[in-house]
Amino acid sequence: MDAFLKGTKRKLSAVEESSLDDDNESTDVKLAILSSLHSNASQEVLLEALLAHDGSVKAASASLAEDRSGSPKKQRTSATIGHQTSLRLFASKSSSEERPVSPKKARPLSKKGATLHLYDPEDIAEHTPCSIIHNFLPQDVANDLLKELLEEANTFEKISFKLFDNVVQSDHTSTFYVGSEAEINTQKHDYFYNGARMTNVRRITPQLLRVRPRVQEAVNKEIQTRIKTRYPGGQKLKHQSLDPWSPNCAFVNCYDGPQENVGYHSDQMTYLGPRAIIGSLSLGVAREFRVRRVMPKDPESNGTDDPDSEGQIAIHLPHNSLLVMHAEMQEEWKHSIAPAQAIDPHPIAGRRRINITYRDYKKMFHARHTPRCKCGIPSVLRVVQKKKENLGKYFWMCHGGNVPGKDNCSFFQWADFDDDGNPSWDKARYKKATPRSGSISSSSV
Ligand SMILES: O=C(O)CCC(=O)C(=O)O
Ligand SMILES: [Fe+2]
Repeated sequence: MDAFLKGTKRKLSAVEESSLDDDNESTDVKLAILSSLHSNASQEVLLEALLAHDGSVKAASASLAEDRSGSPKKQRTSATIGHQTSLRLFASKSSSEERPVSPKKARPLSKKGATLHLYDPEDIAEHTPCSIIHNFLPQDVANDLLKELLEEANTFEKISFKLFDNVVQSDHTSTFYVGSEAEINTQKHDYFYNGARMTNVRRITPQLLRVRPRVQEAVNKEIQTRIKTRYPGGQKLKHQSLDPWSPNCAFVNCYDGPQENVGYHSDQMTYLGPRAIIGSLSLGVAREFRVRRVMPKDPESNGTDDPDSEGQIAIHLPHNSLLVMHAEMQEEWKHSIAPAQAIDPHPIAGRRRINITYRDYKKMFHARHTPRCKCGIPSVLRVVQKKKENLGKYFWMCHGGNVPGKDNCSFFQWADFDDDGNPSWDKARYKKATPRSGSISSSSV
C-alpha cells in the first residue's frame, strides 16, 4: 500500500484561521488545530476526518461541525449492508451501449460531503473506476477458499505504513503471497515497500492457485468491456499495457470486526507499472469499499479548491464478489474500506472479511530494473495527482524516509514510459520517448 499523504514538519504556531488551508503543516499541527476547534472529539475521530478530507484541515473541520449538528447524511461509519437497488430505476435513459464515454465525462452523481451508495454492477461501471461481478465463484469453491484463508489469517500481521509524518499500524492484518520459494527470496531481498523490506511473504496456497485462472479470465474480459464501452474512442488509456493481465501474486487482507478498516489511499504502482489493474475478491462479511476522485488543485485558486468536491461513492462488497479496479483507478482515485457501525455475521467467517487482491508484477518493473535512489534502494513510482501543471506525470522518488528514524535522500526523477506503459530501459519494447524538459524539484509535484 502506498503512503497516504505527506507534509513537512514545522513548529506549532498560533491557531489561526489562515492555517486551516496550509498543506505544508505536519499532521501533529493539523491535529492540534482540529483539536482546538473540536475539543470534544477524540484524536481518532480527528485523524479520520483529516484522512477523509485529504489532509485539509478546513474541510475536516467543516465536516466535524456538520457531524456535531446531527446531520444524518454525514455519517462517518457505515451501517450494515443495504438492499440491491439500481440508479437506473430513477433514470429515464441510461445504457452503457448508448454512451461509450469515459467515466470522467459522466456527470458526477455524488456530491460534496455526501456518500452515494451503489449496488448495481451497471451503476458501478458507469460512475466509478471499477466493475463488479457478484456471485463470482461456484459456492463451494468460494467457501473452500474462505476457509483456507481464515486459517491462514490466524497468523497474519498488522502492517506499518506512513500516514502523513507518522508511521502507524493499520488495524487490519495482511500477508503477501507469491508463486515460488525463489520468488519469496527475491521479494524479501530485492523489493522495498515504504522504504523497507517486507518480511511476511508466503508461498501461494492451493486454493488461491485454484481460483487464479478464473480471476484472470474474468478480469481480462472486464478490461476489454471497459475499453469498448467506457474509454474515449473505445481505445485503451495512454500508458495502459497491451499485454493480457496475468496475476502472479496476491495481497490478502483480513478485517476482524466492524471497526477494522483501511484509510483512503492509492496502491503502489512501483512494481505493477502505470495504469495498474487489480482483481479484488471479497469473502465473508460484506463491507463498504469507498472511492473518491482525486481533485487536482488549480494554481490560480490560492488553495481554495476543495479536494472533496465530488463526495465519495460507496460500493458494497458482498461475499464472493470480484471487484476490478481498472486502469484509471490508482492515478485518479483513492479508495478505502470504511469502518462499519454494524455487520451481518457470516456463517463461515463470523465477524471476519477476507479480501484478496490479485496483482500482476511486471518483469520489467522488477526492483532490479527500477531507478535506485542515493540511499541505494529501489525508488517508489508515483504520479502527480494534485498540481495541475504536471498532472498525470509519473516520477520516481526516494521513500527511505518512511522508515522511522531515517530521512529521504531527496532523489527525484521523472519517469519515462511509452504509450503502452513500457519503461525506457526496456529497450526491446519501448517505442518512443515522451519529451520531458527542464528539471523540477519535488516540491512542485
Ligand atoms: O480490502 C479491500 O477491499 C481493499 C484493500 C486494499 O485497498 C489494499 O490492499 O490495498
Ligand atoms: Fe488498496
